Amino acid sequence: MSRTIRLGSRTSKLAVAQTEIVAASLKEQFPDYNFEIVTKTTLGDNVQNMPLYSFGGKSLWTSELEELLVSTGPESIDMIVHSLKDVPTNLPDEFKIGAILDRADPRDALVVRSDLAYKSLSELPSGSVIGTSSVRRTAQLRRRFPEFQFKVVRGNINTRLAKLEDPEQGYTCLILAAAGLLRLDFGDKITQYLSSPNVLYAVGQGALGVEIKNDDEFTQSLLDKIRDIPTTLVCTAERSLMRRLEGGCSVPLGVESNISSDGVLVLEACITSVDGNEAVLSKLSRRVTTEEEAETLGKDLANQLLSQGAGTILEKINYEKLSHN
Ligand SMILES: NCc1[nH]cc(CCC(=O)O)c1CC(=O)O
Repeated sequence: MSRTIRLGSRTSKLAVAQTEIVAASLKEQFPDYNFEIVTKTTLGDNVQNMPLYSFGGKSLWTSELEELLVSTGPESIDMIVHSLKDVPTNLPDEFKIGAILDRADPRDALVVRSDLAYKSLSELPSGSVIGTSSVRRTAQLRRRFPEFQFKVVRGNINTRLAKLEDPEQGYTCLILAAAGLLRLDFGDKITQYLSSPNVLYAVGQGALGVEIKNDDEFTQSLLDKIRDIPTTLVCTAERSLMRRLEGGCSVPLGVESNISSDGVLVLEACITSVDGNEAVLSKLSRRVTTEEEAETLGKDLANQLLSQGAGTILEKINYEKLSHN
């Protein structure tokens, strides 16, 4: 009997679709193995009506699946497929990111309620209600469009789209990651792609990250065949930038990045205050060929942002969080 490799996934449609992408890439490289998808609900799926930061940030999407990764029972898995965006910048010691795969469109996208004719943010009337739960999105949009209102929207993509269409909820539009919409075949709902200087995207957005046990050389050897090197360099730089800035808290950091075929990585980043009144924007570009060089580029850009005053914005955010607890 041929060997079976088990891929762990959250239960949402997007998570499963993404895990299927990874399983298909592995099957193409290793046709003699079986690849099986195992789904599990995470804390993050269960606390959709709570403020996310009160659960210690992003690990709320990873812990239950990590338990299966270390389990030796029949339910054990070999790897976890994540949206890289949801993977904390520092993983517990026993785990690592074994591979980062090719990235879908990393930008945020506007989806307007289907009975309204508006196509872009600049066409929306004053007082329009923007549905998003992301501090990064809200802060950046408040800065450019102070005339809008912001309303939290929770749930997976399908749930959010249903809430948008329900007139009682009062949303004019949603801001969502283009990648998630495209992977679920909702690309035709996108009326505008957002970009710098209006809305920069989240670190890792649109990329898939595969988490494995640190010492699992066999699974690592499989993943080595499907990793995408340019995406790995870009996302390593983005994650290094965030690690240097966050100090344990999630920060309203937006990025926009690109790597040319000859390895020149351009990384742009902005830190915006929650009220949108202050922002620091910075950019760095350099040829990188190794993950270490990408890490250094990210760190250097973080230092550049701090020297331009980003620290003051971040301190205020951390102080506000402390005073809430
Ligand atoms: N925060 C939840 C989340 N995690 C990953 C995606 C979409 C896919 C991706 O960004 O890779 C989404 C939804 C969204 O932000 O619209």
